[in-house]
Amino acid sequence: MHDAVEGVEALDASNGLYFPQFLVGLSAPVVICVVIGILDWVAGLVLLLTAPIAPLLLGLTQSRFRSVSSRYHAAANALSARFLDAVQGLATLKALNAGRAQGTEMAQAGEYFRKETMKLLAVNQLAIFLLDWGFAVGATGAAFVVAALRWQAGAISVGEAIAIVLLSLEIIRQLNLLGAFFFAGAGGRAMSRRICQYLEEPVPVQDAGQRIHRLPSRLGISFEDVSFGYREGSDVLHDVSFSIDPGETVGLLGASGAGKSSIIHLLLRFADPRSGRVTLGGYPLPDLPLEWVRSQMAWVAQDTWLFHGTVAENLRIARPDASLREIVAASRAACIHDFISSLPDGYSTHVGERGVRLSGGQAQRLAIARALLKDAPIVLLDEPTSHIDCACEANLRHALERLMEGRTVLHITHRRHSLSSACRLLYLEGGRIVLNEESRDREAMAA
Ligand SMILES: Nc1ncnc2c1ncn2[C@@H]1O[C@H](COP(=O)(O)OP(=O)(O)OP(=O)(O)O)[C@@H](O)[C@H]1O
Repeated sequence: MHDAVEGVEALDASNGLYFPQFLVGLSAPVVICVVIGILDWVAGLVLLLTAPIAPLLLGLTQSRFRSVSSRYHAAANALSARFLDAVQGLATLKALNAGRAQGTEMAQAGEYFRKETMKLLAVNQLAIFLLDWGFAVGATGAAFVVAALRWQAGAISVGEAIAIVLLSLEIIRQLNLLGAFFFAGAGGRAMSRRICQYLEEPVPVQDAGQRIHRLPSRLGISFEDVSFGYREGSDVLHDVSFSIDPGETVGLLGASGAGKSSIIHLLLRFADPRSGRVTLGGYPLPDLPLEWVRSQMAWVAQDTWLFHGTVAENLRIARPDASLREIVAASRAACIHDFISSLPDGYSTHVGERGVRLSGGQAQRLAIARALLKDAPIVLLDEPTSHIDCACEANLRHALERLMEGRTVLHITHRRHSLSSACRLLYLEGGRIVLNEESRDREAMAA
C-alpha cells in the first residue's frame, strides 16, 4: 500500500523536479565552460575537467543510498501492513486481550522505521555536504587559482579573471541544485524499480480475448485431471475430474481444507490449473473471454464483502442497470427485504466498510439477492448458509432453490442436509475426488 501511494508521489517528485534539474545540471556547466573557454581556453578546460567531479561524488553515494532506501521502503511497507492489520482485526485483538502486545510490536516496527528514516536522511545529507562543501569550495578555489594564474601570466585581464570566477559560481549553483533534488531523484529511481517489479509480476491469468467464433449457450462444466496449487510444489488439488451437465445441480462435500473453494477459484479463473483443464460449454476456460466467463457465473461466497455505499448500490454491483423493483424482488426472494425495509433509509441506508452494520447472516442474504439479480446461468454456492441459523435456513432454502432453478449449480457445503435431494454428490478428500462408502459414511456422521 505504501508503495502504491508514496511510490507514485516519489516518482512525481523525481520526474518533475530531479529529472529537469538533472538535464540543466548536465548541460549548463558545459555551456558556461564554453563561454569561459572563449575568454581563456586554459581556464575553460580546467573548469570543464572539474565539473564531472560533482556527478562522480553523487555516484559514489548512490550504492549506499540504494541499500538504505530499499530498507527504508521495506520498513515503511511492513509498518503500514501491520497498522492495517491491527485496525481491521481490532475486535479480535480486544477479545484476545492482545491489544497491548500488538501495540508493543507496532512500537518496535515504528522505531525500526524511524531508524531507517534517519539513516536515509543521513545519506542524503552526506550527498548534499559533498556537493555543497566539497565540490563548491574545491571548484571555486580551482576557478580562483586558475583565473589568478592566467591573469598573472598576462593571458587575461582583471575583468576577465573576475568574470571567470563569477561564471564558475553559476556552474556550482546548478550542480548544487542537482544535489538539493538528489533525495527526490534517488528515491524516485528506487521507487520506479519497485513499481517495475510489481508490473513485471506474472499475471495469474491471461485474457485471450475471443478465440471462439460463437460462444457456447449450453454451459456444462468439466474438470479434466486438474492439479492446482497456490504455491510452487504444494498442490491442493490432485487430478480432479468431474463434470456437471447444463442445468444439473451438484453438491460438493468435504472436510475443511479439502480444496472445495479452490475449485470455485479455478472456475472463476482467479488462477489456472498447473495441469489438466477446466472447460465451460466444452471449451477450455483460457480460450473464452475472461469477462464473459465471469458474467456467466453468480457466486455466493462464504464471506460477503459489502462496499461502502447504500444497500441498493451494493446490490446493483451484480447488475448496474437493475431497477428498484427488480432489487426489491431479489431481496424478497432472499428473505432480506423485511430487514432492509426496517432500516432508517430502507434501500438507501449506508452500509459501512465490510458491511459493519449487518450481521454475517444478513450480509449473506444480501449476497444471495445479488446472485438472484445477476441472473447468471451458472450458480456457485460456497457455504451460502454458513452464517444463517436453522430456522432462517429453511426459509432461505426456498430462495436458493429459486436461484438454482434451471441453472447449472455447484453447491459447496459441509452440511449434507442443506443440499437439495436432487443433488448429485461429489466428495473431496485431501484435494482428490473420492466416491467411496467410507468417506460418505464419515461425512454423514459429521452432518
Ligand atoms: N489464497 C490462498 N493462498 C494459499 N493457500 C491457500 C489459499 N486459499 C486456500 N489455500 C490452501 O488451499 C487448501 C484448500 O483450501 P480451500 O479453501 O480450497 O479448502 P475448503 O475445502 O474450501 O475449506 P473450507 O471448507 O474450510 O472453506 C488449504 O490448505 C488452504 O490453506
